[in-house]
This record gives sequence, C-alpha cells and structure tokens, in this order.
Amino acid sequence: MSKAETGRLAAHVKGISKSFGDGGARLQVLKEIELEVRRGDITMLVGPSGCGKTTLISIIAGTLKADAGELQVLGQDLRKMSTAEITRFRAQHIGFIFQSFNLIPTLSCVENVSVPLLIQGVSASKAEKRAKEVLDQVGLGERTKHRPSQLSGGQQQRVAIARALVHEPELIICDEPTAALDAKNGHVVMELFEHVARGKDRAVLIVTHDNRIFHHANRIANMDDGRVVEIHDVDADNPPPEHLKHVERL
Ligand SMILES: Nc1ncnc2c1ncn2[C@@H]1O[C@H](COP(=O)(O)OP(=O)(O)OP(=O)(O)O)[C@@H](O)[C@H]1O
Repeated sequence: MSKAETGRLAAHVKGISKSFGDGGARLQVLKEIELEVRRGDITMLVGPSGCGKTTLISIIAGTLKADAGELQVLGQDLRKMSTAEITRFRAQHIGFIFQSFNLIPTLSCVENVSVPLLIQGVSASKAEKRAKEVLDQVGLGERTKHRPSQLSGGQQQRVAIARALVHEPELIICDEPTAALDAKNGHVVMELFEHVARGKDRAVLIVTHDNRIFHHANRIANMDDGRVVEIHDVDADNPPPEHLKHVERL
C-alpha cells in the first residue's frame, strides 16, 4: 500500500489476535483479524453475538491490548505506546460510544457532554456552549439540565453520542449506537455520523445488528468466529447484500 493510501486509513488492523483465559479455559476470540477503516467512511462491523466485534473495537480504541499483530490508529502504533500515552491519545482523538452509554449519573446532560472538552483544558463556559450545540444537533436542546435518570434509554443514547462527538475526534467508534432509538432518531443520528465522516474526513466505525442503518455504510465487514469473513463495499450499484440483513442477535 502506498504512503498516500496509508494516510487515508484511520485504523489499519493487521493479523490481530486476542484470547481470554488460561489453560483449558482459554478462548481465542480474535483470529488474525485484517481490517482497514478509511477516513471519510462509515464502516460497519456485523456478525453473530459473541463473534468478537466488541473485543475488536476495544482493541482499536486502545481500551484492550491485543496478544499479537499490528495496529495503526490515526497513524500511531498503539502497541508501542504506554497505557498513559494511549489514555491521552484516546481522550484527544477518539470518540467512543459504549453499548451501556456510561453516562455519569450525578451530572446533567450538558455536564456529561462537556467532559471530553474539560479533560482537554477547555474553559467551562466554552465547553458548555459547545456541548449545548451538539445536544441541539441530536435533538436534545430542551433537555440540557436533566440528569441521565430523568431521560429515556433513547435520549441517554443520544447524550452519549453527543459526548462522543463534542471534541470533534478523528475516529468515532460506536457499539450499537441506534439500538435504543426509534426510526426517526436513528435516522437523525446516522445523518449526523454521515455529516461528520464525509464532511470532515473523519472515520466512523459502528458495531451494529440494526438492519435499518446498513444503507448508511460505505463498507460492511462481516465477522464470524473471530475472523472478518467478508468485506462489502456499499454504493448505489452495490446495496447491502440480503444475507447481511439477517444477522440477528442470538
Ligand atoms: N473480558 C473477557 N473475559 C473472558 N471472555 C470474554 C471477555 N470479553 C469477551 N469475552 C468473550 O469473547 C467472546 C466475544 O465477545 P464480544 O463481546 O467481543 O462479542 P460480540 O461479537 O461483540 O457480541 P455481541 O454482539 O453479543 O455484543 C465472547 O465469547 C465473550 O464471552
């Protein structure tokens, strides 16, 4: 691959393997995974429950270490960085949306969304202004003072999405970002991801079981039993194939 092509990649996963447990209880969850996540694209990772999707995105986000293989994220070799360096790198450049939202229960929406900016040293007033802007974009402009417990699951998910986008990270990684959303809000969120990925040349990597959003992907990577078994590039002439639409949670 040429240098220019490498520069287009937000993440390049080469031969990544990962096991959990020891001895007889050892389970190899990722088996020499190969994956390219391109800037400007929405890449979706699909596959049956337990095939290793969350494990893979956790490794790309730097929250989990691989056993073997190479990993470049935004041009950096994560395997050569210390834990402190990875934490700093992640706070600055990666927006992560967890399956369980991970909002701070004692903080309001606007305070939760401000957190990534405050970590970067942005002043509280500027952080709040920017957090309100993004909450507005996800349709929660009227809910800025509410605590997470006062919101529905779908609203909490949108707060988590706003928090992941607020500091304009170059790579956004999401575990089931539309699972708790109805069709209308799922559409709003996917349009926002498209705007971020294509308009600003960032990369969005989404783990999903949600058939309704497959047409927003540029590329769908189908995983099975710890391997990427199929890559499908989506465009007007190549819609998401029917067999991928039947990937169900077991
Ligand atoms: N910390 C851990 N310790 C032991 N086993 C683990 C750990 N994390 C994940 N696993 C196992 O690794 C396998 C893959 O899990 P993973 O969460 O990556 O799958 P997934 O494809 O994201 O599944 P789902 O679609 O249900 O979220 C599962 O068998 C799971 O039980």
